[in-house]
Amino acid sequence: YPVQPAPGLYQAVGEKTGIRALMDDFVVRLKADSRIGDQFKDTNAENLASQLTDQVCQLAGGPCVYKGPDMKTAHEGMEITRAHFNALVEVLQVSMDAKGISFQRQNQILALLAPMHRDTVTVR
Ligand code: HEM
Repeated sequence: YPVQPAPGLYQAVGEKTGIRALMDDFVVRLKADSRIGDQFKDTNAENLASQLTDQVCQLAGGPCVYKGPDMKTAHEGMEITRAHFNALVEVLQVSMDAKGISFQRQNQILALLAPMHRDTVTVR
């Protein structure tokens, strides 16, 4: 990924422990979301939270290594639209608010994830 993390981002989001707490909250909210919850109904919450934690920890400049499939492979055949992607981002913002992450740091996290729309949005 070409995007460099903002200085201090990994520490500001509470390092791996804080990111894991964020992702546990996020996966619960994803499953409950009226727009995209169905797509996560059979998803193992522990596994998804763990994979997202490693991914965001790594992108944010932390000492983690994401070992899962690349984003294109992971979302192949899922019929994900831009609206689905936007809904997921909104759910993540709600989780980041709930965890007290500042607006500036939220935007820095989102900047790392935004380029993934290319590989996760499969319906255009
Ligand atoms: C920034 C955007 C996104 C990121 C960073 C992301 C990241 C991930 C990661 C890391 C996995 C786990 C891959 C694995 O271990 O096999 C995953 C799986 C998945 N993602 Fe995404 N994703 C994004 C967008 C979306 C969107 C927009 C949807 C649909 C609304 C979606 C639906 C799913 C589903 C259904 C799975 C499979 C979960 C399972 O194992 O059942 N993703 N995603």
